[in-house]
Amino acid sequence: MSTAETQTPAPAWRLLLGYVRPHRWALLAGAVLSLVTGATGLLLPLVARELIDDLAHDRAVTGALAAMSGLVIANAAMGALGAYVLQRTAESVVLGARRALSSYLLRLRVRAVDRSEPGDLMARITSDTTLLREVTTDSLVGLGTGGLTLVATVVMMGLVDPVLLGVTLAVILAAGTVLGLIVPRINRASRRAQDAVGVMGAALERTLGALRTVKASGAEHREERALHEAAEESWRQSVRAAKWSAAAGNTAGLAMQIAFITVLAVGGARVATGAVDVGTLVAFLLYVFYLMAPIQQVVGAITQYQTGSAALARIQEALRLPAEPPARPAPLPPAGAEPASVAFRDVRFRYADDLPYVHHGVTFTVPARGMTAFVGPSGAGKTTVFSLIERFYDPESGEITLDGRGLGDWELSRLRAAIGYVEQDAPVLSGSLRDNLLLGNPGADDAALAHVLKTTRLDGLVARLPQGLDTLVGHRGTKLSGGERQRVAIARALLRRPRLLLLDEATSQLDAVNEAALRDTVADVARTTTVLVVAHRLSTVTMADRIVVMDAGRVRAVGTHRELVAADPLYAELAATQFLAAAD
Ligand SMILES: Nc1ncnc2c1ncn2[C@@H]1O[C@H](COP(=O)(O)OP(=O)(O)OP(=O)(O)O)[C@@H](O)[C@H]1O
Repeated sequence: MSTAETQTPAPAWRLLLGYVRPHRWALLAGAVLSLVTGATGLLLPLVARELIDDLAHDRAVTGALAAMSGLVIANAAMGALGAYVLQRTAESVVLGARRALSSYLLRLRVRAVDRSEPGDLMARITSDTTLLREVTTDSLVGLGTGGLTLVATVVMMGLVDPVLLGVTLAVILAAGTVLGLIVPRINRASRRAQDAVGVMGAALERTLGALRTVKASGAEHREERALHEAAEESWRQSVRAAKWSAAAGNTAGLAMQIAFITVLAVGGARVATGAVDVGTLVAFLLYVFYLMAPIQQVVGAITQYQTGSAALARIQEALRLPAEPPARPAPLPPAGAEPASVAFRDVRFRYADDLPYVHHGVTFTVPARGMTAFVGPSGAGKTTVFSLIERFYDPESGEITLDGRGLGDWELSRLRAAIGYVEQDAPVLSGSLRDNLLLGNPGADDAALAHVLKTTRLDGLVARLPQGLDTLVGHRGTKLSGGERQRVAIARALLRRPRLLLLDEATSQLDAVNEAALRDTVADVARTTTVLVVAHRLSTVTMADRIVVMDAGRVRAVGTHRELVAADPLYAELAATQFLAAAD
């Protein structure tokens, strides 16, 4: 994924506003509460002036004291409520972003996932979205309330003494210039820190995804180094961002102290000349003191936004990856639905513009019903045929039809609802055996489940397991054997009552009994469904109704086993040397 140095802040803002819009009223309520809290605070200096005045003129101070106490209590109560409402809203913004992003990532085109690191995409959902919390409260609200309080305080200061206000503003302006130099550095460092978190996610995913291989290869130290390097890079960049944020915060703090001292000096002189009285100077100094909070808030908002916009840019990058259109899940075919026919016409395809063609004009026709085996040397493009039928990818030219209709004319979810797909490595997801079987058809009834378990010979396994179908299979089904995983994957596909079954046969051997059973099952299914098999076993090809021989991205022959052994030298060689024949 490209780095986002090219991102401009404006669209990041727009994205943030999109997430914030549904919560605008809550956010406004929180902001108003914060503002009122600030406003009650602003009244305090005036009451203080009254108090000093009352004391100076020997008047009773109970009224002023009561007013002060009331203001302080109201201030604290509203402050707490405002903080709660804002935090809650910020969490809702994070929730909205996580929902939107996770829905989007599930719709990503396979092509986009091929080019991304899943661990990095995960970091965008988990880590980057978290940063939106601070952006919402500290940046959006901070800028709004801090800015308004700042303006209100400045107005009050102007009313109290315009000359001292001029002095204060000059100091603030100088500090603002310095801040302008610091802020972009925070953004750059934050972006790199978040990227490093993404790199770490990717490295973790890679290592944990193949932990057995890593251990068996004695590669723990090398993997550890990669993880540590990513963690350290994130640390380095976060520390750099922290350094610049601290510098920004301290610049603002320093400016306020300079303003305080300058106002004290100029104000003292003005008191000495009689231009203002002591009460006015005290009130003004209190306002300078009060100015500190909104200024810190505004500076905090700006620096925080730098981190947030780096995260937003990363979220935005993920949202720009090509995705499939949103679609409602389509109903599965009814029981007894007609099997589907499939045809490829002169299909040319490559996985990316900079990669060689995998299909150089593939043409074949598969009628409805029956079993068609695809055979050919490794890398011939057999599995790619299945990926194209599932529309994981679209061909560059040529046409693929299902039931005579171009795949592009099918609603994607309807197309996939018609197909059962068993991948070669038969993925099993963590969860229970039942979850795995029902993944493609959660509504399947117990009778259908029992039937499929029997035909895939999983019933014996289920009976042996202490918790039966509710046994947890472990991450990626590690608690199952390779053969069991294959049978689970086939059972899962069959439960969908597919009109077209795509079976990418595993290259590993099943034991003879299970292989014979599966062969019978597939033969049985092929009587009512169209079955396409990427075949690696002699037993599969000999029972196929037709065999499509592929070589280097082209179909070189079509026929039955008997015909092809006689007519096609490549097939004859494959049959003699490559097919797994032990169980035949
Ligand atoms: N996602 C992908 N991105 C880029 N190239 C790919 C991708 N998947 C497959 N390829 C390439 O496409 C070519 C055909 O792959 P395919 O999986 O269709 O072959 P196959 O005939 O099924 O091989 P095998 O019998 O070994 O499974 C291979 O050269 C492979 O490297």
